[in-house]
Amino acid sequence: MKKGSILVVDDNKNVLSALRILLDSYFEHVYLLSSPNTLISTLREKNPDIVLLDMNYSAGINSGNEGLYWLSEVKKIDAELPVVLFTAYADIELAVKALKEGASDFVVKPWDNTKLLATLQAAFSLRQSRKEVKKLREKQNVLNSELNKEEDFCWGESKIMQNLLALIKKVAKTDANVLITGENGTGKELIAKKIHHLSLRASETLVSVDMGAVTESLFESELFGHIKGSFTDAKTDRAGKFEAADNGSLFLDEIGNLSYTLQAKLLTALQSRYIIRVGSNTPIPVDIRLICATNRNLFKAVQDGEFREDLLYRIDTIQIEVPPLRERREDIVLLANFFLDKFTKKYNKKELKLSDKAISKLEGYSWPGNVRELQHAIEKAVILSDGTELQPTDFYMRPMENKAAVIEAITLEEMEKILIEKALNKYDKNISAIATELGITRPTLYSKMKKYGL
Ligand SMILES: Nc1ncnc2c1ncn2[C@@H]1O[C@H](COP(=O)(O)OP(=O)(O)OP(=O)(O)O)[C@@H](O)[C@H]1O
Repeated sequence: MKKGSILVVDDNKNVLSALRILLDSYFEHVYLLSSPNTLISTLREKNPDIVLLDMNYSAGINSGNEGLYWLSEVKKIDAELPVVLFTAYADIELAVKALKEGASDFVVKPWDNTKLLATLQAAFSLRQSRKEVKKLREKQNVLNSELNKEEDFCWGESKIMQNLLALIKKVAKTDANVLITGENGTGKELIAKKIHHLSLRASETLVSVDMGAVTESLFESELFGHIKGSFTDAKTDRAGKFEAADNGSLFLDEIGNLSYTLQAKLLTALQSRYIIRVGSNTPIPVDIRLICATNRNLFKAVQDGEFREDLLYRIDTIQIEVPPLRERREDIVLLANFFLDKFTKKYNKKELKLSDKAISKLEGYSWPGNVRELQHAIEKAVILSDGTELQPTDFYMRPMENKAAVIEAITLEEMEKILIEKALNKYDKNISAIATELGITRPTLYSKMKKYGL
């Protein structure tokens, strides 16, 4: 089947006629020029896949310089267009020079048809691959910008979050491995994205892997890839997450859930900075910035013999501890309004606001599920509300059976504040009754009320 188009430039009419006969059977379009003067305009007009360019035009000048000049002009228009040079005065030096300047190959006159065709076919394949690579690169850029889009993010104004932001800005620009720790739902994954976004790798991909979801048997294939036929389901060659993240960042979420055996395999790849696909023995170098997250205390896991110390030291060059929501109460209203804005838009209830009492309820709760729980609470309230103001009753907090979890999650001071608040409501601010109920003196109660701003 005839495929592609070729532009031949040669000042010898007999050469052009012979090539027309030969090439017509192989190429869909064959364009002939007897002088390079209209080469550039023809390129723009016909957009051929290959150029076969004679090196000598002016009678008596056989230095090949004209060919080199026109080669450079073609490259200015399209650096990826394969140019095969054609000369009757071949010498190795000129061939090397032309190749160095971007020619894809060199054919000597008088030519051998089979060899010429093979050279042109190879140049055409090169053109196809370059087009494919260009298309894939463009596609990847679009996908990267989609993937790397800064998520809806509300950073928070609390001092603790502002300090964290300052730390992240500093760390992001380096290639240091980062370990993000914190309870479930505190925003660890969003922070990993933020680090990538602020890093020098921002235009490349951030590849995320949930280590808790990767099974033992598929670990290597998922992370390091495989080659066709290496196991029953390996129908094609496939790159793993490490390769996909090459030049970008790799985010390993829930790293604390990785089994001891797999930790060793991960460590080997991180230390050697190359991976080997399953079924292959060729090492492939990878350049990744590693970001890990966990809600486990990995130092304790090391003590308990559940996590490798050497892996921990490799992944936690910088540790970022994301505080639970109850330790940044100033951010609760900010986040609540941020989610309210998001969900009222989504569910087309733009008039809906938070009542003062609802705000107090949100602020008073300890949010064991952190920002995720707050987000869900607001979404649910927005969906179910029929009014224009969200009331405390629109928020369903975790029931009492979760009290243990809540209590475990709050500090002694917070617990004390909650107990005093409860007693204040119960005894309608009767200080003596409250002091008796709490088993403390009135002056102590006063000083604590002052401390907690009650
Ligand atoms: N600062 C924030 N601004 C906006 N949304 C947030 C913020 N923090 C967390 N969220 C939202 O809360 C949810 C949980 O966040 P994320 O998945 O980043 O937390 P995580 O700490 O990685 O949780 P887990 O440990 O359970 O995987 C997500 O839907 C996220 O969009």
